[in-house]
Amino acid sequence: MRRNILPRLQGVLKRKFSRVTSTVRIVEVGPRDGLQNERSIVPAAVKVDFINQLSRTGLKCIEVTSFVSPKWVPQMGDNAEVFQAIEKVPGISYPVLVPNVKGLESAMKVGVKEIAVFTSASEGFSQKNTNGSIQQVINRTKDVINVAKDHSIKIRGYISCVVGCPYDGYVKPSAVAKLCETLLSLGCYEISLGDTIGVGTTNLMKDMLKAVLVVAPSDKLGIHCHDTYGQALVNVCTALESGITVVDSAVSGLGGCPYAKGASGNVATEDLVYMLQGLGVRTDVDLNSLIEVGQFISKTINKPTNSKVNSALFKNLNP
Ligand SMILES: CC(C)(COP(=O)([O-])OP(=O)([O-])OC[C@H]1O[C@@H](n2cnc3c(N)ncnc32)[C@H](O)[C@@H]1OP(=O)([O-])[O-])[C@@H](O)C(=O)NCCC(=O)NCCSC(=O)C[C@@](C)(O)CC(=O)[O-]
Repeated sequence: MRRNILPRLQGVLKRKFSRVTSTVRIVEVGPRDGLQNERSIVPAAVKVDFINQLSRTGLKCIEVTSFVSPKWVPQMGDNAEVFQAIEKVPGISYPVLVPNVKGLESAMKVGVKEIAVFTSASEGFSQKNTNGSIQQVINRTKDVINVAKDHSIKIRGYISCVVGCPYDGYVKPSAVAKLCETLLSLGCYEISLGDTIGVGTTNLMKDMLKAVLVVAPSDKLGIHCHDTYGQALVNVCTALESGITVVDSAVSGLGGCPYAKGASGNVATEDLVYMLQGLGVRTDVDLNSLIEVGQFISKTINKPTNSKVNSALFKNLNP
């Protein structure tokens, strides 16, 4: 007679991850990080439909676009149109990525209430992604933060390349910690630690987090893992075990940075939610609705989903 092993397995997982939080806040980055690297321009109406569908899944934070230079990232050139057209559901935040005061001013014109500023722990990526050294980008970011604070706009911070850089290689944990301290002191309410090229392993993550947690409490941190080497979920677990309770992800595993060649998408939101459910962690996100949105965007941009959970569940539901 076959015994149902799931309850026992969940018990083992709970004991193993006993230090893991009981709730996780997911920051969905599919519409921004997920689409920014798409070669063919996705029509604004599709982006709006995509974001509105995501708003109905239970997600509480959806990064919707970026107000960067359209010369650098043409895909996000419709930022104002998209932001204005989406339904703003009460209780959901809709942050946008902003590189400079010019971007912030454009974002404010359309009523943006939350922004994300972005920096890199490695010089090579800083130059390629934002055309400036780490220090120049910090100076630029300071100006953005000062204006944002004057207008009561919430500010999240990103640090890219927290374990490895496509141009400089290994990144020292001390460099990440130093930048994290700076961004928090400038006024970011939370720092998202980005494994931009998905090279992180458990030990690299642990070393980096150990250094960062000396300068920042875990409730000021989020984790942002790309899945290039298939390590994203493991790295998320490592972060959860360190006390982090905020995880960035993209439905369908969309994404990549135009200035990090070869890097694959983010950890898929469907896979993340499924894993968290297995750990008994609350997300308030409805997995079935996510599967539908993942199918919608994959079909629309004509790419197979990168979410294993989406592939498996969709096949089960539609044999
Ligand atoms: C930072 C800059 C602007 C410097 O770019 P620059 O070329 O040094 O800037 P500039 O001030 O010399 O301006 C050049 C032109 O761009 C215009 N411009 C300048 N700024 C803006 C703006 N905000 N909105 C609209 N237009 C703008 C500006 O007006 C000018 O136009 P022109 O006079 O030639 O006609 C540029 O390098 C840039 O936009 N970079 C963004 C690149 C990007 O978006 N990368 C992907 C996002 S980061 C990421 O994905 C990583 C993350 C966050 O997900 C975490 C992780 O995974 O690690």
